[in-house]
Amino acid sequence: MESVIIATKNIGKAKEFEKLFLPKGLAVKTLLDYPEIEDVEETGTTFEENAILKAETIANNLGVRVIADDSGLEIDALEGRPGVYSARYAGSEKNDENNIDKVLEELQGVPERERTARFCCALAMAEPGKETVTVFGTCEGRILNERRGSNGFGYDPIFFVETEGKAMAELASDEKNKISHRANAIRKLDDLLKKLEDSHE
Ligand SMILES: O=c1[nH]c(=O)c2ncn([C@@H]3O[C@H](COP(=O)(O)OP(=O)(O)OP(=O)(O)O)[C@@H](O)[C@H]3O)c2[nH]1
Ligand SMILES: [Mg+2]
Repeated sequence: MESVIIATKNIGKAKEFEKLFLPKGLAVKTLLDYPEIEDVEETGTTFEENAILKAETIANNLGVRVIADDSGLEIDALEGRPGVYSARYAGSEKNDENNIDKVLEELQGVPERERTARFCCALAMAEPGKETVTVFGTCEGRILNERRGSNGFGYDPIFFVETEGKAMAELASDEKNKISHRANAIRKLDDLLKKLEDSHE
């Protein structure tokens, strides 16, 4: 099977990408398969900047085409935080449970209608000698008062998806993979690659 390299060390993302790319006949490799590769410092101020940084650094390092994902949670009542700092919101050790606790604490007393939020996902595809392409996907929801469900990763237990009537962590992986920010970004990447192919024909 043909394979694609995703420049991530996040096991939650890795599992989702595996399932999302399998129907396309693509096996997924991640940086978990290349433990010798060091973390890329995420110095960008936007999801796109960080996705490009990760994709280009790893593509140049490995000499092949690579896709990187920079994603996170934007909470309106917190002026968009945790945003690009989602993974390390409660500290550099990247602890999902502590990150959730910090968000719940900051939102204490904020009424339901003001707890709107969205997951964002920027994907960058880079290949040495070629122009990098980026796409962006979102998923709208609101932040619950307490955790619900045990699927997914990150902030999924406190992210309520109105259209599904469930917390993201209550959705089965194939349900999340239909509506998530990551799924939406991949659909856009498919469309973009198709357009680029057509324009070269
Ligand atoms: O509940 C969630 N469901 C999701 O679907 C999701 N996608 C992203 N996130 C959060 O945003 C951070 C990404 O930060 P991030 O893009 O820098 O990734 P990361 O540092 O974890 O791994 P890497 O890909 O950089 O190696 C993650 O750690 C999570 O906290 C999510 N939370
Ligand atoms: Mg990261």
